[in-house]
Amino acid sequence: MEHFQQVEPFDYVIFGATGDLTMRKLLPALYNRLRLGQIPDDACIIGAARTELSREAYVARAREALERFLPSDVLSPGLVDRFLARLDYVTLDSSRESTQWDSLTSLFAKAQPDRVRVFYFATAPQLYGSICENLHRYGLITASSRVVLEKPIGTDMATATAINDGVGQYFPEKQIYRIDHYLGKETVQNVLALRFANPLINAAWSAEHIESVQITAAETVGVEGRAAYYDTSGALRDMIQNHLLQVLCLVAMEAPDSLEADAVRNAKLAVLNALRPITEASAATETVRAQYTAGVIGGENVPGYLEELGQPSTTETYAAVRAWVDTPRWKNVPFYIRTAKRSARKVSEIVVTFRPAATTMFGATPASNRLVLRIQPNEGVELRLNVKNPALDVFNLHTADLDASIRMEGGMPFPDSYERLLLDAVRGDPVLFIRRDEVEAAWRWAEPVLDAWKHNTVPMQTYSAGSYGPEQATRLLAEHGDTWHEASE
Ligand SMILES: NC(=O)C1=CN([C@@H]2O[C@H](COP(=O)(O)OP(=O)(O)OC[C@H]3O[C@@H](n4cnc5c(N)ncnc54)[C@H](OP(=O)(O)O)[C@@H]3O)[C@@H](O)[C@H]2O)C=CC1
Ligand SMILES: O=C1O[C@H](COP(=O)(O)O)[C@@H](O)[C@H](O)[C@H]1O
Repeated sequence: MEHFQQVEPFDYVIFGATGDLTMRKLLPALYNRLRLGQIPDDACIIGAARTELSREAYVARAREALERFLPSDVLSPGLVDRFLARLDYVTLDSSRESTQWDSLTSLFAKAQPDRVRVFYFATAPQLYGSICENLHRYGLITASSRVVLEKPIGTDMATATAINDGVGQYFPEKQIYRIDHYLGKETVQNVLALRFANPLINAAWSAEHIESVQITAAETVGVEGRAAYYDTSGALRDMIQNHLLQVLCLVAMEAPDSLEADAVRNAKLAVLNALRPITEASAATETVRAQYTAGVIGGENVPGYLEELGQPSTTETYAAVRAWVDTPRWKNVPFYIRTAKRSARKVSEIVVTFRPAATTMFGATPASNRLVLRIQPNEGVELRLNVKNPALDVFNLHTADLDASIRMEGGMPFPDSYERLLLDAVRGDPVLFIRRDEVEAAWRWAEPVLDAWKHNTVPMQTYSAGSYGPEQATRLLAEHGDTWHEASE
């Protein structure tokens, strides 16, 4: 229950306080943690952005955001007022030297010097270096300060290195918290519990028993209001280089010695370093990229990506990769990773297909056992087993699924992943944040794929919005006799 206890008093400075991420995710997450009693009454949350706003005007925006983005049953007027009383705002161009920094400094002046300070960068990553430089210039970095970096950490290795160097000049690695909201998902963390707390599963977790692994994150939404960002990113940078590789790491890693941050991060890094490099030549056979065209989702006509964007683009909204982890545990086991915008269904899941029993006892080969870890929605674990078909006098098999839902007590919705992560930064627990060498190892693997795509070595396919993706992605698996697992309605 330790993690549901109140955290120590803190000052949380959010750069980018008027932006979409702050309004839609960060403030609602902090409110929820105050509601659960985890945020002490003397904690301060300070928003910073260039827009000139009084404290009152910012508080009014924050109130609107809570009302818009949180379900009404968690909003109580008393709690909302208590939360808003914790808020302050400074008008600040954080990339420049100016007297505006004095306003921020004066808010800290009353605080004890060893009080936890979290600087959350919810701005464009190009600003991270200059914000750090200014934090240093104005003497705001203390021994108990932490900096939280939003994605994307670069668009390739060179830009990632520049961002990491810029921040690293002022904050030691142990004070840097690179957020990956997939690691904040309970069902992603559950991969560790399932693997290492269940000898039954752990014993079968290797190439000896596992035939293939699929990792999917598909969404029905398009690029929403983020087209300007997305079009410079694309599916591989937006989802695979970070979130889905992190999930792959949890599936493929060796058991860490403990759940200490560096033990877990070393184990993940070993997986990233063992990923077989994809070359310009192998990209053609190991990867698929595509853009959605107009289609129908949930009975509604939706435009294609290019129409939505209003200009030509070579950015992929779908990416599928066949990855290989070159360790003895995963010898010759393909890891299929895919992500899509405007897919038929919103689903994030891990599908582990086991090798079929090598028995001739039942005539036909029994079906493969299949373990589905449902990250979202309908969070849970499903295991396909062979059982005797009870409708027949002969010993024929059919399959039955063990299906365990993972639910919160009292049927409460799962906490948003930002809730846990925002307070882990206060607690000083970096286990669910990404270390610099992980980011770099992920770029080392992803960059050649992006290069091959840039050089058109892999043709851009199309898929209709509302479909499961392009035909070429089906073929990627068919070569190994596999098919994508499509979650049922
Ligand atoms: N939105 C989302 O769902 C997600 C966003 N992210 C990342 O989070 C970051 C923010 O995204 P998002 O909120 O969507 O972006 P927005 O464009 O909505 O917000 C950007 C924020 O930065 C502020 N800002 C810009 N320049 C400065 C400056 N020089 N000094 C101080 N503040 C500044 C803007 O306010 P003002 O103009 O008033 O200065 C605004 O508050 C990006 O890195 C994005 O990639 C990551 C995951 C999800
Ligand atoms: O980081 C991102 O994640 C979301 C998907 O997150 P999920 O928790 O809903 O699976 C994605 O829409 C966005 O493009 C990406 O930047």
